[in-house]
Amino acid sequence: MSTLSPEVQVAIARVRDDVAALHAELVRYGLVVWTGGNISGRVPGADLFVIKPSGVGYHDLDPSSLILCTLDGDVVPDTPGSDRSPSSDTAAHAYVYRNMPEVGGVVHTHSTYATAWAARAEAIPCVITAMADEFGGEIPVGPFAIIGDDSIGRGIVETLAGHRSRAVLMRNHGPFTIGRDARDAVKAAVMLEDVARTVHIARQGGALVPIAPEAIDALFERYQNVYGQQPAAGAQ
Ligand SMILES: O=C(CO)[C@@H](O)[C@H](O)COP(=O)(O)O
Repeated sequence: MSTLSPEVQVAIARVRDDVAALHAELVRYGLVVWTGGNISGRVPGADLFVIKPSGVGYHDLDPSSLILCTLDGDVVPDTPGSDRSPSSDTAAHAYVYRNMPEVGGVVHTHSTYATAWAARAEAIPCVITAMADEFGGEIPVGPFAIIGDDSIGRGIVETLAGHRSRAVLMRNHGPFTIGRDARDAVKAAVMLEDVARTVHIARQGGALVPIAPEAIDALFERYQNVYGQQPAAGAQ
């Protein structure tokens, strides 16, 4: 740890704080039960990321209990939390970071409605403007993969690389989301569960009405580049 520059050590501390606080958001939005699910955040300027320890209750997580890992998924020894095993999805998160350099955060949950679509291996069709805004189209399904090696990570990357969606429904397992940072990935997980529930309920009432592709493009462009408080021109 002492070999890391002061700048990287500051960055690590900031990611630890963010990722610890964001785990509470998964509980707040009802996306996880018991110790299911996990969040990681890439450390800017270093080949490192921070992830949840495996099987630890959300109320027992704090910045120092998270685990610092290399992009190979190896725990950095003699760092806070390194006495515990990292999340069982560490290999998947690491694979995403190695193969999608633009990704700064990864989230996994078993949120109910999104996982139900994953159990049917059915993509969520883009039939509400909230999906067009947030995901730019349908939510795709990724392959069935057993936890423990690069299989899940490879399935996430093969499905999402070049895709506008920041969410993938891993078949028979549940959702993984990505983002420019951990908070963006958590937002994708929250919005995914919301649209998964809405579209599920809508389909129970009758046939779904798709949105025209050109309308999806326009909605996605607006939401990503106009909606909310955009940075002032020239701001960093
Ligand atoms: O999906 C699974 C197990 O099937 C895991 O992702 C658990 O949901 C969380 O595992 P840890 O992060 O606590 O190891």
